[in-house]
Amino acid sequence: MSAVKLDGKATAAKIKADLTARVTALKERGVVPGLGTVLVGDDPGSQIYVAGKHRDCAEVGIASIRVDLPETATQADVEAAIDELNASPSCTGYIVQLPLPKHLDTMALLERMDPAKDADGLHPVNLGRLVHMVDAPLPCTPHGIVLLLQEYGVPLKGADVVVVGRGITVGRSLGLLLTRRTENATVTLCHTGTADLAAHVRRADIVVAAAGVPGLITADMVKPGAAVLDVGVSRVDGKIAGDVAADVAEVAGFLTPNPGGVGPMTRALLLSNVVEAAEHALR
Ligand SMILES: Nc1nc(=O)c2c([nH]1)NC[C@@H]1CN(c3ccc(C(=O)N[C@@H](CCC(=O)O)C(=O)O)cc3)C=[N+]21
Repeated sequence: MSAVKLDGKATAAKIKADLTARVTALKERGVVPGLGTVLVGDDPGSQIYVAGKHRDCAEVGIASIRVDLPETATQADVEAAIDELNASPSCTGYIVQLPLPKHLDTMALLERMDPAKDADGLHPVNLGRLVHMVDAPLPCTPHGIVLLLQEYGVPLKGADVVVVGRGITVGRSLGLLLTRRTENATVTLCHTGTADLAAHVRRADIVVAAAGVPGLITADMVKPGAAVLDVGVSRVDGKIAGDVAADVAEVAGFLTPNPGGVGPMTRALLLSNVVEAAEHALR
């Protein structure tokens, strides 16, 4: 058996087509959505992601503002960049590319952002709103994962979901999303302290691998027919190495390619947050 491909690239293209129409409608009302990015340092992976985000913006008609700072940037330098984007009328939403160099205080910088312009949904106020289940921009990767599963008719209600990895951008936030009444999944959040990872994964109807450990999830750990989503973006010899081993395709019922799965969905949902923030500002 071979798994059905959860085609993130194709699903993201549909989302972007819808966003293009909404951007046109906004422009007719005199609003041009604009995404800002703050990138500190020259990590090659981060450079690629940020460049991709600007390309996506151009594709759907969103203006973009790119702020690149050197690896040696001080806390005050990044604060100044954030203050400028907070004040800029042409920036309707922005992100601070993570991880930041170790000498910077990430939490203090995230807290300095205007929550209304937080396109990643990672500002503590917005994460707090997510915990409270009130309207907030949703973290892009978790939101993209939920939409991708819905697109392929993978049932969430009553499903046993195992999320591997407790990072704030993916694992921890995804657990919050999937346990909302509207999704109603049962979530087990596994991490490096989990005693028997294989035993948990084996019971799962849906497995989300977001640990950043290449090949962590192997075929023998996956229940036949399960949906498996690979969030891993490690690089080995310059090539993307996901968290899911290749042989999982033989047992899974649904599987994201990587690249072409979760990555393009993350980018599409970032654009969606920018458009939504611009629409919100009009109301
Ligand atoms: N504040 C912040 N927000 C983020 O959303 C964020 C971040 N920091 N730091 C890094 C991670 C990683 N990330 C990816 C986004 C798209 C692809 C993506 O589209 N990848 C392509 C392949 C691109 C390639 O070849 O490298 C794909 O999967 O098809 C991958 C990874 C967002 N992140």
